[in-house]
Amino acid sequence: MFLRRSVTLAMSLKNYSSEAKNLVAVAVNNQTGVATVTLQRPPVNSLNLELLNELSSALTELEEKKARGIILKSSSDSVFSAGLDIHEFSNTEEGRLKKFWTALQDVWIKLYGHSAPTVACINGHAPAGGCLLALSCEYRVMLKQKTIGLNETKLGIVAPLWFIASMENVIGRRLTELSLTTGKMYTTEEALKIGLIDEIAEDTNDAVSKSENFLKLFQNISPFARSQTKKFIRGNTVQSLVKTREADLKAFIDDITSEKVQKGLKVYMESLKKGK
Ligand SMILES: CCCCC/C=C\C/C=C\C/C=C/C(=O)SCCNC(=O)CCNC(=O)[C@H](O)C(C)(C)COP(=O)(O)OP(=O)(O)OC[C@H]1O[C@@H](n2cnc3c(N)ncnc32)[C@H](O)[C@@H]1OP(=O)(O)O
Repeated sequence: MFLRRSVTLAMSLKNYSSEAKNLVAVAVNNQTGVATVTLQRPPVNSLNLELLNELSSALTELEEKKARGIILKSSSDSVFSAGLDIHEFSNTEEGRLKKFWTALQDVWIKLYGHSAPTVACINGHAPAGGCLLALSCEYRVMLKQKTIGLNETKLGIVAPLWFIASMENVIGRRLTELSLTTGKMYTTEEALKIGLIDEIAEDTNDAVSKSENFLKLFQNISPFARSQTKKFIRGNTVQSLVKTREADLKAFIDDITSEKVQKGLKVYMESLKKGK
């Protein structure tokens, strides 16, 4: 039985970050074992090192505690996540850049390969890294009138192979190529048409309820059989990054610290501010 009452377990009270902030909240329903993981870094949930570290720790803990399902959502009804925090890119101090990219790799490996069934409750816009988080889940419910996509080329940057694989595994190679090369952001309605999302929701409550309904499909399925099947299907994709992490990190550092990319990012950030 899925009860609406959510019980906040000890782990949800934990402050995962070294900052005195909770950027990720975890609430586990003790009737169902389903965890709701809420990103809460206003205004746009951009993914900085601290948020990624918290998310990574939360995913590890939910793996260890054998969560029966994970719903990933935003605390805002406007933006699911604006993707990677562009300020992390302009801080070209190599130590932090390395930690930042390594934390992103960790989050993706843990989320993409999580034993629990995962749903992205996309209750807001989801560009770039926000779209990556959504694509890493097994099912996507999205609010109407929002946008989603891997728009990296619009910033003058190249989406890494594992970003591309995450999309390709959902919508296929042809559409992934078109989407990434043009940096296309899809509306919710367009995203449904191409299978980038699975369902449209009216509002966040509706999205959470649809996410819970998806997880109910697994009530009578053996968790072992389910997670092993997921592992067989996703294992190669995960392993392709696990085996190349160092090279991927080097490619990121080389690319992002290049003068050309830095200039482009500056222009992009200014255009975001002017867009107001
Ligand atoms: C060759 C080998 C390959 C090697 C690999 C190399 C490189 C790849 C590296 C990385 C891949 C990159 C992934 C990313 O995720 S990059 C981030 C891309 N994100 C975006 O483009 C989103 C930009 N934001 C928006 O479109 C909008 O903000 C929004 C999300 C639609 C929300 O709109 P809204 O109107 O609600 O808010 P504002 O636009 O007013 O924004 C409020 C506030 O937030 C700031 N902000 C927005 N997005 C970001 C961000 N991603 N990072 C940091 N800050 C962000 C915005 O500037 C405003 O700030 P202000 O101070 O003006 O209030």
